[in-house]
Amino acid sequence: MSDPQVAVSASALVKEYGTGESATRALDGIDVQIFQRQFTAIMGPSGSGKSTLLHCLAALDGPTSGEVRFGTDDLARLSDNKLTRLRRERVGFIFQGFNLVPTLTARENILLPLAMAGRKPDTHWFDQIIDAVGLADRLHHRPAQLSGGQQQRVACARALVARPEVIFADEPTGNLDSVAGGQVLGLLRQAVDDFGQTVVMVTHDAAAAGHTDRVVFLSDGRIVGEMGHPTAAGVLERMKDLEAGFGQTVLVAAQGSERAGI
Ligand SMILES: Nc1ncnc2c1ncn2[C@@H]1O[C@H](COP(=O)(O)OP(=O)(O)OP(=O)(O)O)[C@@H](O)[C@H]1O
Repeated sequence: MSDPQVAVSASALVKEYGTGESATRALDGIDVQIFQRQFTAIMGPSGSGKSTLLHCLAALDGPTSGEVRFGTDDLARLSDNKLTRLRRERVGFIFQGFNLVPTLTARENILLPLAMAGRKPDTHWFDQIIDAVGLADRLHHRPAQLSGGQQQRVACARALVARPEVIFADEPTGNLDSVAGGQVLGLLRQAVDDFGQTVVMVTHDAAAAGHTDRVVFLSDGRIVGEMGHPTAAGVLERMKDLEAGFGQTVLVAAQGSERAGI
């Protein structure tokens, strides 16, 4: 099988908020590659920089220094207009709080990215998505008439409709019970396996990370390890170490394994 292609990557990525004494270095030299057609999780203790990394990779926020490449495009070299187009056409985003427009129906919310880009929906693709999210009988409801799980499935459909190169999800199951959360994770898994999408998800939940292909661990704004074919139990174990402040130990161990060719 050919090597996986890189969908988006960061090198020497630094993000600081504020200046002087009050400056916070949220990302402290991140090198990471996100591969096409994979479901990648970003995990780490609270404040470790997960959301900041996701926002920088998704071109929602600019770095203080370092480089982000989206496909072959260096984000720093894109004009504001091109960046806006990239966000609109090549990125899908799913937020913890759903972020649907309350006055629009589910169908109108799902089609909004296409409407904003002045594009017509591909009816076959739209039907496939609606089938996958299981909302055919809810399309004319407004968000307030839908459960949290249904609202998040509308948000997933909205992220999928323009067939973006990468879908970024920030704690997509954070406001959902385990059944509704499981449905959303199943949907994201299906987006990768059946629709060939690339999904990157920030999560606190080891069980959620168990649905992914790869977990990247952050601590204090740095990458301190990663895990392929993660299991919930394996992720939980690693997270316990990170939350106990053993991030650097994990990093050294990971580098040791790399050197040993493991
Ligand atoms: N807009 C901002 N202004 C100032 N500091 C910020 C801002 N956004 C994030 N930070 C700081 O940057 C660091 C990383 O924040 P970030 O939200 O990326 O972490 P996180 O791992 O996603 O956290 P959580 O799991 O709690 O959501 C934290 O110390 C945070 O306080």
